[in-house]
Amino acid sequence: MPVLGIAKLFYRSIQTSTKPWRYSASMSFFPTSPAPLPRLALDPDVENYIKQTYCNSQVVAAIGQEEAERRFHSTIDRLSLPPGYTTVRANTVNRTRDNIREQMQQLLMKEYSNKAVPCPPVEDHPVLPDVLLIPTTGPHVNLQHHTKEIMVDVHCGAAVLRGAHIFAPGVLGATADVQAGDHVSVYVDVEGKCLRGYQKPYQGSRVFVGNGVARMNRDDIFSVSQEDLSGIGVEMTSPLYDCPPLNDVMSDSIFLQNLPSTVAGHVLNPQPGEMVLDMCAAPGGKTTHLATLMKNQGTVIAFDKSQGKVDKVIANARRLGLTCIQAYMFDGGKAASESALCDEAESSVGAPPYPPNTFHRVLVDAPCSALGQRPALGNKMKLKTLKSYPAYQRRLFPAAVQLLQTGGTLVYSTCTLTLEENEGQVEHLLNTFPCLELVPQTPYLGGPGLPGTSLTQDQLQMLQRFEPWGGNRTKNSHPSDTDTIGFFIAKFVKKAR
Ligand SMILES: C[S@@+](CC[C@H](N)C(=O)[O-])C[C@H]1O[C@@H](n2cnc3c(N)ncnc32)[C@H](O)[C@@H]1O
Repeated sequence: MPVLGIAKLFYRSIQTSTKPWRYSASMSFFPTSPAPLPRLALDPDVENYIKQTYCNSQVVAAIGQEEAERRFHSTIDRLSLPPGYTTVRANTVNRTRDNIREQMQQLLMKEYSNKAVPCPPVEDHPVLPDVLLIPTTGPHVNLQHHTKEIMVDVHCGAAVLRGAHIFAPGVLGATADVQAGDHVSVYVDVEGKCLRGYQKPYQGSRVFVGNGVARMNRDDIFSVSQEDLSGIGVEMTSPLYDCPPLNDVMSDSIFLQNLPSTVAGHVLNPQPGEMVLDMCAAPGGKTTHLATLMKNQGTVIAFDKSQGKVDKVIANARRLGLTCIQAYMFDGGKAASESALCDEAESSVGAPPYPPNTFHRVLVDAPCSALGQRPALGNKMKLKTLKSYPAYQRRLFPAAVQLLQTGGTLVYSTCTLTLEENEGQVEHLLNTFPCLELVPQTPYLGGPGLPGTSLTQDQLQMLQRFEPWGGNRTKNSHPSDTDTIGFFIAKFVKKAR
């Protein structure tokens, strides 16, 4: 029997042993148990600010106060939970998605042969031609709690909820007697108060994220500085939510990427041979997607603001074999210069800055307050920081518009929820740059923009919002499209003036 056939058999057994999952007609499953993870604790002023987005007077006039508040609370409630699917972007330059899916399914079958939970199926996304989907299962609420404990921070905890093992530098604390080979329970220090090396069971605010087996002795973890540590500290064997550990797996063929981010690449729709600018690129998820869509032909220029971040883009381009990417440490806001010269051969520009009208397409995947990211177990952002993002984002726009050729495409995206960083920036772009025209997007898997600015209903319909509360659900939606991180996409074309 072909491997995929075996996977389907496993899958059928999942459907009939229904406990933690529910079967949906689109061959997918979601957790049904109440979430054992607490609601994300935000600074009250920040939470109130987000509430103003979901419950502003125009929204309330359209859907009523009660429904607006339901959507707001449902959004915040879902932020601590992982998305319903792990989405994997296939590097289709030299291989087909079918081929990559089959190899991945085989690897997962091997990985899950010793696990208590069944092997999940790897499915094709029905619309996105290069995306593979693996359903998240859980929460597995009946896990035993071991007496030996490991503490990790909120970032490591979020990675565990998305399928990662725990690397030794991520271990914050471990009970005194933890030895390699011990079964341990893993907790997240939600308030960031646990000091490195803590050895009693931690009594502060903490959240259980699953069980694992220690792969290092406690003393070996804490006797060296964090910078000198490497390797897996805890292998997660029974996580609260089960997502396959795919880091370092098939690394030349796949990129783990949230589904709305893959949509942003398709909306920009770069073509082989074009000149494309990715203004805010690290770690290179979208840069590498754009290069893949261009079949590695043409040029993708990628900026980020520190060399360490640029190195990540370069490393990701290298592992995926994408040679058409040039990455530079450069402030995107300063990338346009009337006096800059372009190389004669259009496809081989050098370092920035660049003259106006250099690029066929520009992506501004802006630095943002990232409030749509999930799972999020802690967030210490203050209102002042949240309010600083729109002005910072606007600094990038003049260069983005100048560098775009007439007839070229600009995509603006964020992974956050607020009106000011999303619809508000679209309003600003249209008011400030009369050459920009807002246009409809393909593919369209999200929902419309939120009322609350001067944008018209028609304009809101051209925006694409992915809402953690599932606001974009239609009768044709695949479940992977409606249980995502929060994300926003706007697409513009530069008209001749
Ligand atoms: C949302 S992240 C980009 C994610 C990336 N596009 C991806 O898909 O992997 C925003 C990035 O913008 C970078 N950034 C912030 N200010 C910048 C600037 N002035 N110029 C270029 N990049 C900047 C940040 O360092 C951060 O890496």
